[in-house]
Amino acid sequence: MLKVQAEANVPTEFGEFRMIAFSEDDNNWMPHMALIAKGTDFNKPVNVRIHSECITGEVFHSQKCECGQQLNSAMHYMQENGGVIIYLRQEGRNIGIINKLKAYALQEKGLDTVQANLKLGLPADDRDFGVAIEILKDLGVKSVNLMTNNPEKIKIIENSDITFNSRIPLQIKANEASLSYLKTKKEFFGHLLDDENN
Ligand SMILES: Nc1nc2c(ncn2[C@@H]2O[C@H](COP(=O)(O)OP(=O)(O)OP(=O)(O)O)[C@@H](O)[C@H]2O)c(=O)[nH]1
Ligand SMILES: [Zn+2]
Repeated sequence: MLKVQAEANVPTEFGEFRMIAFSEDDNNWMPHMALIAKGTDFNKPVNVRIHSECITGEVFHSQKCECGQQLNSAMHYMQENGGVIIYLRQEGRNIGIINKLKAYALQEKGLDTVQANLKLGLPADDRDFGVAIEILKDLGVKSVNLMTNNPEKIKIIENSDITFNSRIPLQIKANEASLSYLKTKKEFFGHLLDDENN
């Protein structure tokens, strides 16, 4: 069972967040994180972003995906409007950074993001969003405005005892390097993305 291992207020360039580390034991170097914007009202539907780790996009500013810009937008939005970011340690849709780089190498040879995972004998998406539900419940979130384009995440909330109140779109304009990745997200995973941006 996930437990709060530690928490503290951290000022960021977007504003202050209460950062909470969740893991089963205190010996975990990569706990899931919850970031709560100051002043968030838990008695109303809470703005929530469930975000999966992407070291290439968030730390190294890769242009192959829009994860870094999505995280920045989410942090900005939560500071403006109140809300919570659940940061899940599910790098590469949970295949890990080594496999993700292997998948990128296959993408250099022309495979798309899904084909590359399958060629490596891995699922297209190996994430389990159950941990996010566990964390939201632990925080006392009863109803959410979910910031996502991924219909799978909406289903996970609808199938839990947390109320899905509304969706907040989080679309980042495509660039040359991210175009095919966004196309696959729309066509294979059914992401709710507008045409003019990809
Ligand atoms: N396996 C693999 N994972 C990738 C690739 N590109 C990005 N990722 C990972 O995809 C995860 C983000 O998932 P996305 O499918 O982009 O978006 P999402 O979280 O499902 O949906 P949104 O809520 O709309 O952002 C991160 O963990 C990234 O590391 C890739 O080419 N292959
Ligand atoms: Zn990414």
